[in-house]
Amino acid sequence: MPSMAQREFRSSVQNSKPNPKFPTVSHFSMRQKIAEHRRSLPIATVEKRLIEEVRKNDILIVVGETGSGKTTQLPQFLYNAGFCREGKMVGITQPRRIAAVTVAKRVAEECEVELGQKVGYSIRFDDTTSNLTRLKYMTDGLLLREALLDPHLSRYSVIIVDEAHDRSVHTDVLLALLKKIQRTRSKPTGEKTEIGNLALEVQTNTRDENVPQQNGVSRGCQGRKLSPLKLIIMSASLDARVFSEYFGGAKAVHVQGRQFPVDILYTVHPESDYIDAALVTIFQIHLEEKPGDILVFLTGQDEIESVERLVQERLQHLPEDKRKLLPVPIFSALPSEQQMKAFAPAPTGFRKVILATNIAETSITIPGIRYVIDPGFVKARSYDPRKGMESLDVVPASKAQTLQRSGRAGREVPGKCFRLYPEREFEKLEDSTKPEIKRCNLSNIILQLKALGIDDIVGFDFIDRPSSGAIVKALAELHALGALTDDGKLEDPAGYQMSRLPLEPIYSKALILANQYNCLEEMLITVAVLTVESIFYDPREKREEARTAKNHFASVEGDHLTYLSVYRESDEFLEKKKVAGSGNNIDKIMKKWCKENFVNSRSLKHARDIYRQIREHVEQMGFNVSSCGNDMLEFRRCLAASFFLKAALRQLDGTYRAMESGEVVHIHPTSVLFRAKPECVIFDELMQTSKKYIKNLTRIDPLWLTELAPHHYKTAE
Ligand SMILES: Nc1ncnc2c1ncn2[C@@H]1O[C@H](COP(=O)(O)OP(=O)(O)OP(=O)(O)O)[C@@H](O)[C@H]1O
Repeated sequence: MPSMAQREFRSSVQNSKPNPKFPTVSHFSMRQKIAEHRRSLPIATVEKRLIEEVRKNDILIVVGETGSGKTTQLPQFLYNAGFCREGKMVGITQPRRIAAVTVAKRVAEECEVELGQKVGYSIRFDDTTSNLTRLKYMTDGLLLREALLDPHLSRYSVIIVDEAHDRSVHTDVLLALLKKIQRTRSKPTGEKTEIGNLALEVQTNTRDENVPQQNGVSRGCQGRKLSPLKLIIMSASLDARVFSEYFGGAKAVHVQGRQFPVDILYTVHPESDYIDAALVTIFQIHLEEKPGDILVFLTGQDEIESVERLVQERLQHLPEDKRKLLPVPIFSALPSEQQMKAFAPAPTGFRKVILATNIAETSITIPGIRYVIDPGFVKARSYDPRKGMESLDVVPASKAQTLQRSGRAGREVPGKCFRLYPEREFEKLEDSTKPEIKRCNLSNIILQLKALGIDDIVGFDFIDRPSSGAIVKALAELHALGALTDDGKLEDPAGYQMSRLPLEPIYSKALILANQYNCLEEMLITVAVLTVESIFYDPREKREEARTAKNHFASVEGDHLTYLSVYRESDEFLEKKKVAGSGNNIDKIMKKWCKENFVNSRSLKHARDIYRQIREHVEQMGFNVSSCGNDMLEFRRCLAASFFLKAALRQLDGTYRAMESGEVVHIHPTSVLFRAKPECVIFDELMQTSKKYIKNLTRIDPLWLTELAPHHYKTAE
């Protein structure tokens, strides 16, 4: 069996003391069990004090150890203290969808209510809240969208921004917006106030229960009394000082302690191959440690899928009775119901090994996890606005991230975290992750700020200001896409429509144009496939077979049309099977079809999900989903009209020049146009890996650019 040498680990000091009060509860009823559990959480001892602090301070920063009970308990304390009277809500934001969903489920269980009653969640394309909901868990991006419809977030009495240390771009923008809203809501009534350029009058009328609702959100707040808004910023590993300063010296409180200890172990020597080290550690735990599931942090889908295969392979080398180890992947490109499999108990006698990206890093509790394996890496996005180029690099995780990771253990029983590097390396890690706002394309977020009425983006009170280069680039892009007027205001109607669609502006633009070109059906499929990770499955050991299978779908016009034919063929196949009465077995049959055709079944399933969801959105906007049939010329012209900012021309030496940035780029080997090398293409992605690559291409006629985007490509006089 390859590379199964044992790793030598060294334990660091235990990072906290066990809580001896936690009783053995097997004989208790579920209800008593939960009540007892809640009482045993460290935060339970400071409930009164926390509520007093919230009453005294409009902004409170709460720092507490992972597992101390912040996310699940504080909202319940606030409810019990009367913060949800008169129909008000406590909103809790999370940077990740999965946390919003699973924590809401848990809190509903603790409150003994059905999800969607007192406790609910709302995430993009999935809203379980109702008029009864008082504790609402949601993503930070969703609350930003809610502010478009209700600029004062008037239904909330308290908003808790959880996991603020994560510094997602949405968290940062939300904090700035909440600061502004809070100021507005604390003004004396009757005074004219402004959020961005949306002037609103604060009135003294009593709450109007009949305010029209849209997607469960009240529209505007005229005619309603505005009560002050309380803000709570929360995290385990937050740099409280930064947030306190940003909020003018806001008070910070610390919640001490956690329920169970987590023993941190480091390797004695550095590892040259962290994947191999992770595999060895998985088997070391499986064969030597007490029962309990394992959570491994990897950097992306490819890595997860290859470890999944390697675990399966290596299991075959073990005696029959030692093979009860079940790998379960979890990453953001998985459809939600597949992500939820990680939370289901392992079959009897089996040990689960969850292979996760950093989506499992914060906030969540995965029942059964006793061991965490942390190789110490993460895939981080960076963006060069000058070149319009993104790169995804595997970099060391920050200390804050590694603390979060180890905090996924020790939540139900004492745990162990195996860090796959020596302790001295930990000291060298950055304290926290660089805020995403400083390393991403800002066009989406700026479009949203504009839609919120905030026109002065440069003067906006960001906690960490993005570079002016990145702001200028995003404004120029939005202007070129027709979302902004010459003086930087939201264009009517394109800008408003684009801000309503939960997609990157360029995809929204493509859907709006496709509506005019009568190829909305084709564009919906294309955008859905572009949104997921690669639709093709390309295992290293079967490269030739995979290539032959791909050729079957390949279009000489490029990747977008190739994706269309994969999607459509799979659809036809599905329909045929349904007609033939294979309804119950459909998942299995589809998986087989995908395997034979080297299509990634997970990605395809996810694309279908996204297709359905975006289709609902465009239909709500009044678009008619029509198809251009076989007229692929019209579809390609529509692609050119939408992606004109991402066009590249072939040069004499066979390389390409990206027309917007002037960068020399190469067609990615996974593109169906890799060998054909057409004269001119539009692309979806410009990525720096070993070279500067363009991915997802369609062949276009260069003359279309001046014809279809004359404002951008002026013809020489
Ligand atoms: N879905 C769940 N199933 C079982 N136990 C859970 C679940 N969610 C939470 N718990 C229990 O409640 C405890 C507190 O969880 P909570 O998420 O409130 O902590 P936290 O302080 O917010 O942690 P973090 O900083 O990691 O988000 C967990 O340690 C665990 O024991």
